[in-house]
Order: sequence, then C-alpha cells, then structure tokens
Amino acid sequence: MAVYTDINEVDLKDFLSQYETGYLLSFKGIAEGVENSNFLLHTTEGALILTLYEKRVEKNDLPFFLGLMHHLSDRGLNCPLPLPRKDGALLGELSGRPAALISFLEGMWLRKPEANHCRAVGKALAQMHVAGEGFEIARPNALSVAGWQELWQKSEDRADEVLDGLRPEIAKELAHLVAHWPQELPAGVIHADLFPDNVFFLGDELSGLIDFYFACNDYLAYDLSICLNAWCFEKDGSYNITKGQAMIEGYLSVRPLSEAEIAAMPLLCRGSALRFFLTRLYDWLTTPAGALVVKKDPLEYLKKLRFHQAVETASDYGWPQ
Ligand SMILES: Nc1ncnc2c1ncn2[C@@H]1O[C@H](COP(=O)(O)OP(=O)(O)OP(=O)(O)O)[C@@H](O)[C@H]1O
Ligand SMILES: N[C@@H](CCO)C(=O)O
Repeated sequence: MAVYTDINEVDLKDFLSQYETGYLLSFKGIAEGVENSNFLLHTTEGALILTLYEKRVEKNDLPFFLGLMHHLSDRGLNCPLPLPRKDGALLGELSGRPAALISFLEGMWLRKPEANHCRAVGKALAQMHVAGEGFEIARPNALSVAGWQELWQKSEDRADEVLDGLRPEIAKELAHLVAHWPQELPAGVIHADLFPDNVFFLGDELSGLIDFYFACNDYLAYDLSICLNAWCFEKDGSYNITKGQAMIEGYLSVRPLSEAEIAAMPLLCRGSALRFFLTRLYDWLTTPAGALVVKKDPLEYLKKLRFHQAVETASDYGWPQ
C-alpha cells in the first residue's frame, strides 16, 4: 500500500476547486509504491494522479522535483506533468500534507522484464540524462556516500538481527567505498530510482518514466549502475548478462560513456547496491509490525553487492569489447 494519509471528498473537492480540472467523478487510493500517498482521480476531463508527499520527501525539494518533470517533458521525455493551480502554483496542501495533481500516464509496469525492455530502459535513461541538461535547480544526492554513512549509523547496532555477521561485512564495504568513491565523473540530473515499477510500457513500447522523487545531481554513470542492479538480476540472484548488455547498448545508443566511467562501473554498482541495501535495512528495522506497507528485502541487495565485489571490469556486465 501507499496511502499513509487519508483524504475525504469534501476536502478533495475544495482542493480541486483551485484547479481547472473539471468535476470530480470518483477517487481511490493506489496500493502501489512505498514513499508517498497516491490517489487515482476520475474527473469530467479525464484521469489524474493526486500525490500527498510523505516523510522521506523534504518540502523544500518539491520545486526541484516538480520543475524537473516540466523541464524533461518540455524536452520530449515522456513523464507525468504537475498541473498548475489557477494561481500558477504547482503545489498545494491537502489533509495537512503538501500535495500536487499530476497528469496520468498510460501504461503498466512490467513484472517480468526481458532483454528488449532493458534495452528500452537504457535508452530512456540516457535520453533523460541528455534532457536534464540546463535544468536550473540543483539538488545534491542526499543518498550518496555521506547519506549511506548516516543510514548505517542508525542501523548498525541491530544489523546482526537480520543476518549474522552483517555488521562487520557492511562496515568493511562502507569503508572501502568511502576510500575509493570516484571524485570526478560526468555529472548531471539523475533519476536515482529507475526500478521496474517506475517505468511504464504499452505492450512492448516504453511509454514513460514516473516517480522523480529521488532525482538529484550526481554521476550519470551511477544512474546506469542503479538500473543494472534493478533490472538485470534474476529472482535467484544471478546476473543476466544478456539483459545487462542490452541495457548498456540502449544507453550507449544515445550517450557514450568515457573510459573513466566504464572503469568505475564495478565500484558504482557496489555503491548503488549498498544504497538500496541500506534504505531497505533501515526500513526493515524501523517499520512497525502491522504497518500496511510491504517491506522490501535488504538481503536481495546484499547478494547483488557480493556479486559486484567479485567483478573486475565492466565487461562482466556485458560491456561491448
Ligand atoms: N502519473 C502517473 N500516471 C499513472 N499512474 C501513476 C502515476 N504516478 C503514479 N502512478 C501509480 O501510482 C503508483 C505509485 O506511484 P509512485 O511509484 O510514484 O509512488 P511512490 O510511493 O513514490 O513509490 P516508490 O516506492 O516507487 O518510490 C505507481 O506504481 C502507479 O501505479
Ligand atoms: N526502489 C526502492 C524503493 C523505493 O524507493 C527499492 O526497491 O528499495
């Protein structure tokens, strides 16, 4: 589920009166997602998404996220658009939370992506990186090395509850990444959470990207490493090099990577595996039993991390020779 904050019809109609959206016909909470509360609205002028921003989203960051969707869409990327209110603002308030109305994007996310889908995702990711150029607001990545250290400090005392020996293993990995994290790679606006549930397809055609609420400025190649982690492993934990190769080829068809980016890929993959391991571990340890949210398994990312630790060069990911 992701409906943390309930809304009622009276407040919703009052909220909608600030927009040119037609009349409300129906609304319902959307069960998917873990970060924000989302509702699907039907109005006389079509479907809309209502998002109420929850705990992990800083209100000060919302102009970055909402402005970015406009910037990317203006440059031809298929992504939802926040609708302006009659007074021009993109953000309002509902049930005590910051709230926005977002255009509805047609499509479904894929439960079982194949190599051709990975190719399309690689291409769309590179298109997003190119389209992000010139966006005037900056947002440093709160979930890069310093953020990992903070998350780890909050979880390390209880890490061995999840798996025996986790505490020393992760402490060692974090120390390695702190010491070796690349200092200068090409950077720009990255999505930072482009998992299968954030990419919509109509049939086999990619129809758009959603959920820009972790977007930030960071190394572009780091974003590709996130996608390799999220799309190219099988349920049994094995890396699917055919999918990896397709994703990399899709990316390279739009944006070439430098020698330094390619050489850094194993380390970037370790970093992005650790990043999702750490947020999942923190949520695993802190989400109260009985909460209506599906907790994601941190150990899935521990397995991926161990795979990357054994990788020597990007060719192990399917990089063209
Ligand atoms: N613009 C949109 N058009 C159509 N459906 C949408 C749109 N935005 C969100 N949804 C629906 O709402 C669900 C949750 O949205 P989203 O992924 O943004 O939530 P979240 O809580 O930020 O999730 P996540 O766990 O991925 O961070 C999506 O899987 C999709 O079904
Ligand atoms: N994509 C994230 C959750 C939402 O940010 C994960 O799978 O851990």
